[in-house]
Amino acid sequence: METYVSPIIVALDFPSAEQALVLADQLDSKLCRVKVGKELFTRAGPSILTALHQRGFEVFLDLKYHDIPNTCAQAVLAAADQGVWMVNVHASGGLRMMQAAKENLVKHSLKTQLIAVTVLTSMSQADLQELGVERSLEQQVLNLAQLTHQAGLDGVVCSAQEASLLEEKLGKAFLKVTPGIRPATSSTDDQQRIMTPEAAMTAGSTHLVIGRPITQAKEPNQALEAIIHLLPQ
Ligand SMILES: O=c1ccn([C@@H]2O[C@H](COP(=O)(O)O)[C@@H](O)[C@H]2O)c(=O)[nH]1
Repeated sequence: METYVSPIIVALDFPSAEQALVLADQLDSKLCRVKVGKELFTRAGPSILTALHQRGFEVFLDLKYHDIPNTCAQAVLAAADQGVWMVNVHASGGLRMMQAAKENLVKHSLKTQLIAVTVLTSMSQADLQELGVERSLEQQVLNLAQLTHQAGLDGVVCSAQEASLLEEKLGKAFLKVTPGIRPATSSTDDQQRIMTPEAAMTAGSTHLVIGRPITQAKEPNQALEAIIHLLPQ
């Protein structure tokens, strides 16, 4: 598989395979990867992965598994068996769960990237407090990222606001996959911890997850290209 020219992963959050593929067909698979999340996968099933692979896209299956170790390890294996480029679990599922998931990939010689969600980008410090988490949001992200690193995973989902801290503590090679990316003119929607694409890359994000600013644009591929042009080389 040749190297991609862009770190952008377009989130295909649609209620049907047809709508997702209409959008995917407007995107250049050499310019981005795509993400299939809970809504699309639950409605369309695994055949959406095949359809996207046939169009030349690498796919991040964003189902954020959060369960006991055996269940997560088997779910991650099931995803990897379908040829996805990346899959994820929740870091708050714990060290043993993440280790079991990683070990299952290694045991089956699968190279699928495995990452873990730290704190959702839709959450603020106040949301964490509601859950009984008293430490700072940044510290919670760092703790979960360190646990993920210890478990041998490839990286984390975090906001770009934490990317520089994680680069400093865990290195450049540890992936920082960052949703909550908003070009300066876009609306925030339900995201709390946001950053522009160019600032996110400068801060140390390795991949930018972008949904609505591209998928709801009149010309999605033009929106994608415009964002790519803003990125530092
Ligand atoms: O912390 C997280 C984890 C995942 N997401 C997902 O990323 C996209 C973002 O879409 P936008 O339209 O650009 O807001 C979406 O699929 C989320 O499920 C996230 O936003 N934050």
